[in-house]
Amino acid sequence: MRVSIVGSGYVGTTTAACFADLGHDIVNVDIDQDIVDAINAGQSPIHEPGLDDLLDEHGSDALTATTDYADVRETDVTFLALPTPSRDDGSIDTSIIEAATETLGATLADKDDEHVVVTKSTVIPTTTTDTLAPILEDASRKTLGEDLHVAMNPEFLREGTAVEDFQHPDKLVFGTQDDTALDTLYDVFAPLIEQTDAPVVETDIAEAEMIKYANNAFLASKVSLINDLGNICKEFGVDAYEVADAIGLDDRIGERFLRSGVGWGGSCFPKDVNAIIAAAKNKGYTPALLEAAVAVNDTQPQRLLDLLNDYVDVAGERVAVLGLAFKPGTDDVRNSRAIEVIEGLQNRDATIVGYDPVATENMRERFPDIKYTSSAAAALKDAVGAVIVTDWDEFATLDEEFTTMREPVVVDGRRSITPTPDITYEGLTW
Ligand SMILES: NC(=O)c1ccc[n+]([C@@H]2O[C@H](COP(=O)([O-])OP(=O)(O)OC[C@H]3O[C@@H](n4cnc5c(N)ncnc54)[C@H](O)[C@@H]3O)[C@@H](O)[C@H]2O)c1
Ligand SMILES: O=c1ccn([C@@H]2O[C@H](COP(=O)(O)OP(=O)(O)O[C@H]3O[C@H](CO)[C@@H](O)[C@H](O)[C@H]3O)[C@@H](O)[C@H]2O)c(=O)[nH]1
Repeated sequence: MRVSIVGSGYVGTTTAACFADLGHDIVNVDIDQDIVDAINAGQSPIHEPGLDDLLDEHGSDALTATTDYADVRETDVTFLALPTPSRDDGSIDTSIIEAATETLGATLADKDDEHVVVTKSTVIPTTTTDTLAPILEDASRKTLGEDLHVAMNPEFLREGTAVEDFQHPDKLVFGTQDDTALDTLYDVFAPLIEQTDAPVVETDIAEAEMIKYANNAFLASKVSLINDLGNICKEFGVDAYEVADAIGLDDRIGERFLRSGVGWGGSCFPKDVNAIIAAAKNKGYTPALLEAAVAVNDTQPQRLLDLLNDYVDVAGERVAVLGLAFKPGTDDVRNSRAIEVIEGLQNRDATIVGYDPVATENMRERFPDIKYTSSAAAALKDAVGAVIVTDWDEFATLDEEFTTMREPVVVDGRRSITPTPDITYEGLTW
């Protein structure tokens, strides 16, 4: 099929490369010329395992990128993979997706055939039908349900494992309001459904939009619950990881997303939990449990720094921050817990030395004035304390490096390292 994807960030590029790999002809539209050039050169604009190989194979062949929306007219269906960021009050800002939708609609005005537009961005229930569809109808001068069709297909990929998640989905959700859109989604995903037997959830558009928020709100709350319990464990000298391993054996709980520590970050959980809270409040309902999940998450970085403070006064002293990305496997620092940790250390006048295998340049944009090193060993040397914020595998192999610290105090926010007798070690929840 001929498929276009508007927006070529984490979701758009991964989806484009994976669709091309399924045998479709893909046009990726983005306003950023550097991203477009990278894709056409067969290179990934983001750090995402497996994506370079797919782009190397399909870039500028089955997959082309462009800044020109006109190429969309040559395709049958367009997926919108545009940002839906938070406003200050937590609600989503739909201005970017609305503007792109208007440009798309105006472009489709010059297309004779019918067209299907699918929202892949995370949007509050009814956004597709009540906000985006009218914009498309006006700008394209097409008629919804006749020569214009809308759908919602939420994305569940995780950064760091995005390609793997796309290729082995737990489920596909098709939110539609007419058969043309539903049939089109089946046509696009047919090769994947055949390969994986992934269950397809057919539903209305608003349900599809809500499923995405419910999924993320549930997972974020699960992590906050294990963090809340983990904080209690710490008070009693109990190992929260042993407790989690045991409760995870109960099928009703499940073993995944029970890693307690410094909390959840990233471009999705914080944004989406706050957005659905704001949307619920706007309707007159206050979701107490979700508010508590955010509150617990907000306290974890502070608890990490308080533990460090129990051993060393960091004012004027060198402190190593190991891990800057919001999770391993990605260079994304959006809402990384490392941001709160660095700000907390700055408030305590520490001299901060950050290290991350791939996210340094992105964090340097946020904190240009702290020091960065090209290895964990270099960050640890002469430090009076170290905090572990991201669970990169390479931190598990650190050993002798800790002995080069001036005071070998290590506070682990991710259960990343095995303590040795040479260091003073504190786990956040164990
Ligand atoms: N990142 C994830 O892991 C993930 C997973 C599932 C869902 N989502 C959702 O998917 C959506 C996109 O997220 P993302 O992380 O890929 O965003 P992103 O910021 O990485 O990428 C968005 C892209 O859109 C481009 N863009 C902005 N305005 C444009 C316009 N008018 N026309 C064309 N391109 C334009 C930007 O240049 C950028 O490359 C969001 O709603 C997000 O919540 C993200
Ligand atoms: O047991 C756990 C699991 C995760 N995390 C943290 O939670 C955050 C999010 O992790 P993860 O969910 O693996 O990464 P994301 O890429 O943010 O993926 C989430 O957000 C995406 C965007 O909506 C969804 O598509 C995914 O399904 C959803 O898992 C990270 O800071 C993790 O360190 C924990 O602290 N403990």
